[in-house]
Amino acid sequence: MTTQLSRLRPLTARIPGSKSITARALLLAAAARGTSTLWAPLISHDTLAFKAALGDLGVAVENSPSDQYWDVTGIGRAPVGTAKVWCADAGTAARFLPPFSAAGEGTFTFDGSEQLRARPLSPLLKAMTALGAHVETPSAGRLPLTVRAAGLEGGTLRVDSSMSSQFLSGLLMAAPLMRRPVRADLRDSVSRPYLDMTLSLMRRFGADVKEPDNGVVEVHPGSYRPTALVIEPDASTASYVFAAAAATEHKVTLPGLGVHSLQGDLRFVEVLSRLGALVEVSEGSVTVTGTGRLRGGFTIDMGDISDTFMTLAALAPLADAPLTIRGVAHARLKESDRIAAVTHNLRACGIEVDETQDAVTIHPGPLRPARIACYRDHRIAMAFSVLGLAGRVRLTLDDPSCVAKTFPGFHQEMARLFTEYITPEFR
Ligand SMILES: O=C(O)C1=C[C@@H](OP(=O)(O)O)[C@@H](O)[C@H](O)C1
Ligand SMILES: C=C(OP(=O)(O)O)C(=O)O
Repeated sequence: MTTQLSRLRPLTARIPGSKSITARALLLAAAARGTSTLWAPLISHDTLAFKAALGDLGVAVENSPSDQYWDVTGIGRAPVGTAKVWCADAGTAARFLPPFSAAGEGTFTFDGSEQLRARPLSPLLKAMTALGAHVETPSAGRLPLTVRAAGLEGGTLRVDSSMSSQFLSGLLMAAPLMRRPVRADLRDSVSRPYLDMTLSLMRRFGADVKEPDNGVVEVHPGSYRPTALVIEPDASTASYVFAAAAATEHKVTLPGLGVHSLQGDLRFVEVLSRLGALVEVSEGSVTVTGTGRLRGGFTIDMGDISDTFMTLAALAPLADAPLTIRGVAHARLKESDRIAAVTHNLRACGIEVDETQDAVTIHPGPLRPARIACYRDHRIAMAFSVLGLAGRVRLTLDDPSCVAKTFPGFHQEMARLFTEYITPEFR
């Protein structure tokens, strides 16, 4: 009966703007000379931290009364002066802003939360040093760090991108501000779609980017130009409502995302299709319809879209056969060790899980109520909220509000869309 009713009334999701596009657009607009308007930016802890960090670096970002858009008054170059920059929990701020600052002049100190301090930075700092930066890191390749900036030389980038693509993204966005052209090989990077997003947005802001070979790029010195940009809904965030639709036989439509999306994580809907959901991706919207059955029995490499691996892991206990997710070793280096967090919490729910360094195999089975350890990781909280809903099991989050890193209104939106959703406050 639920099925027929939901098919008659498709649900329209309201998903906030892409975190990754918002962060990049803020930086590129900051480097441009003049005012850029960013429509529908993400308003969440990470992007507010990024905006405040730019303020520390001397870039003014004005919000419209209801945050419909942000106006960024770019400085037309890399930062100059002295600043203490607080990156909070935002990996994007910690990886994008030091190379941008190093291309300027002055002394810039970066720090962040304990969680962010634990995350790797050394490949980025090594690459910056090779480009001529002077970087001091009392804690050996992690935050806090101080950049004594006198411009960056350019040349061939050599960056170990096996832990994160964010190092290369930060260096690439700083590249037009360097003295010589920059050449980089992107082929060995994890999370490759994020590099393509970086290059697309750099071009949107006027950078001269060439791809002489597939996967090899050259960025030429030049200036960014101010741009008006409409930011798409966040595809990683959308994975939770799409997954919930797939597992509960609802039909959910998200306007504003479509075939031309800059976000690799939209490919998560292909994973849902493999599980048996009906998926339609058009120019201007994405629709996912659950069919009442989740087909498991396959192995999937989610290395390119690892922010969504926990969403699939949360559906896997409900599938009709075991599922293996592999290629996600770098997910151990995010807000939490996400492979360990998934294993721990699924086992707490009574599910059998086999874990290796870069993979999990999840064996479907009956669920039992559990208290979920979020490890202050928004995606663990959101993924297990989907499991609670779809598996009709009482799962309590130890930290429901950690979702605010990327989606402060997550629980409210889930409750608005899915009447059977129990918000954690009432569990
Ligand atoms: O560049 C970006 O905006 C991001 C890149 C990815 O990180 P890694 O490259 O570290 O996998 C992703 O997990 C993160 O949420 C956002
Ligand atoms: C890994 C993530 O964030 P960050 O930008 O801090 O790396 C994430 O949002 O899942």
